[in-house]
Amino acid sequence: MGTVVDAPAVVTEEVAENTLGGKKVTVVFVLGGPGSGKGTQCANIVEYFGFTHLSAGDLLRAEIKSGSENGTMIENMIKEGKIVPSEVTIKLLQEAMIKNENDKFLIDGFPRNEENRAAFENVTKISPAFVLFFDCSEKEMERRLLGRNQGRVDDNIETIKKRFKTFVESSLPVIEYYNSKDKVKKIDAAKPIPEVFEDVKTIFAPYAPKAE
Ligand SMILES: Nc1ncnc2c1ncn2[C@@H]1O[C@H](COP(=O)(O)OP(=O)(O)OP(=O)(O)O)[C@@H](O)[C@H]1O
Ligand SMILES: Nc1ccn([C@@H]2O[C@H](COP(=O)(O)O)[C@@H](O)[C@H]2O)c(=O)n1
Ligand SMILES: [Mg+2]
Repeated sequence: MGTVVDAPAVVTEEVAENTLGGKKVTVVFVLGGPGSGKGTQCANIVEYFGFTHLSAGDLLRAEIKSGSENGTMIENMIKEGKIVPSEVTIKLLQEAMIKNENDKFLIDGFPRNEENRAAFENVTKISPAFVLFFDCSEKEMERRLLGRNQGRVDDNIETIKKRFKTFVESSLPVIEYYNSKDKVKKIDAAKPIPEVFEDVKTIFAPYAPKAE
């Protein structure tokens, strides 16, 4: 298993400003149950607000495809709806952020559990500007996942049930943690896609690109 990329040396003031490799960055965590619409809305936020979208799940799937030494382990965890050890996922996220010139990142599907949350904070010293939480019923999320048709190994009813259990047991407590810090912005994700994006737009208005 690889090691997490060394975080750049930082001083206290820089930590407060969320720096990464000398660059000041804004990070928004995008959380919600499987199929709540995180990826769909992130694509809209990228287009309208100029963020870079980093999906932890997509990075893990790319790692499998790359033939990495961790590939088999990651694939097994995804098929079982389990959460991959933080060091693997954080290394992928950190590398992606460092090599990208943007300074505004949507981190989708991370942190997925308390270990993810604490390890990211410890390694990167970055705290999110806020957490966007897509709230949706399991019935609706199951309907969407079974209709997604993207060939994902985890979009079958057996794995979907396991992913829901992991979400309730491991991911909801992370959302509660950030809620206790007043960092959660909750969206009703059961509405149609354009209506959800209207609510998202209101939240991201302060991040709109400045007119030249
Ligand atoms: N508001 C919505 N109403 C109806 N269908 C939606 C809505 N948002 C997304 N979908 C559809 O639901 C499916 C899942 O959406 P998406 O991939 O964005 O979810 P996700 O939260 O990223 O899921 P996962 O955690 O599994 O990656 C897609 O087929 C998408 O087109
Ligand atoms: N922080 C994370 C994020 C994802 N995973 C694994 O990937 C699966 C798919 O994630 P999506 O966000 O694309 O739905 C997820 O069920 C986990 O198995 C992870 O381990 N850690
Ligand atoms: Mg997704």
